[in-house]
Amino acid sequence: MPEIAYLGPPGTFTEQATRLLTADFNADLVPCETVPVALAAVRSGDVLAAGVPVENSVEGSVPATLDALTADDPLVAVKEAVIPVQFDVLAEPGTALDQVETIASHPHALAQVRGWLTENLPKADVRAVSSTAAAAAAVAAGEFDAAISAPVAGEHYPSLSRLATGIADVRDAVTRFLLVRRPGPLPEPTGADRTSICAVISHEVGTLADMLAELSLRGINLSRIESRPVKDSFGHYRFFLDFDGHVADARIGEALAALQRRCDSVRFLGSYPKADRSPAQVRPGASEQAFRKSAEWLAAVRSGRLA
Ligand SMILES: O=C(O)C(=O)C[C@]1(C(=O)O)C=C[C@@H](O)C=C1
Repeated sequence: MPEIAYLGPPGTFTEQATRLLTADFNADLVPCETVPVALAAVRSGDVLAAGVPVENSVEGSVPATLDALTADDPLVAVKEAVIPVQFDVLAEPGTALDQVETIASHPHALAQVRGWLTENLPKADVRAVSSTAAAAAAVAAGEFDAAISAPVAGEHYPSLSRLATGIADVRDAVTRFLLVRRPGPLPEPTGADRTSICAVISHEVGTLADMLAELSLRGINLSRIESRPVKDSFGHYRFFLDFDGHVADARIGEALAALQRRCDSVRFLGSYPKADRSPAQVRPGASEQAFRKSAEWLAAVRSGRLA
């Protein structure tokens, strides 16, 4: 049975998402302590793939994932899932809210309950740990008084009780996850795909605008742009871009080829079906059919059949 890594221990949001991402095949889920560890297990071939969080509707991108995706050998996303994120407070039975002196969770989770913490536990010592389920495990081990965890974590730590539920500052928050594997055959285009890339551009006037122009010129709908420092050179960034379409689509292929010529480096991070299956937005004149017709026209001109 293929092994799939995820940010553990059991009871994380990432575990839930990874179950969804692997629902159409039998997989053995392997918990890892961090996203970089999960991705290292994919790179080394110890596991087939990993489920990783990439972006939250409230707190934005997950930097650990973006950095780990580009830190080493190439990896590509083949699937995405979006799940709702709600938070509970777990503690030893009998703990009252005003007895909580230390409370732990994943940094992204803490950022999503900041308002609740300020209002309800203004004096508590807030500790960041590797995941929401790791926080629950630490409370069960007596390390902290309370954990901010996914509602499912309660099932994994039955000795803990729920001190509060639904504490997220934004009610309908969601997190997007990717199933990532070593490069190989790509998922077939579906007409409702997303392509992710990471590009490094030179630090010169207009290079970012020029990069984006390659997309807009071809009628490509950009859905996300994020920058992360390259780390070894202050003031230089990697740009993570998501846009509608599949690398097999003519407009996407042409744009990627243009970016490859224009940027210092381009890393393809995958073309995969969008979780909501919403059809790719394509500007009129940038459809597959339009690209085919223009290619036929050009071939005819080049061969002397048409002027
Ligand atoms: O700690 C977890 O449960 C995770 O799966 C990580 C993570 C994240 O990285 O954003 C996933 C979803 C939530 O937004 C909070 C935490």
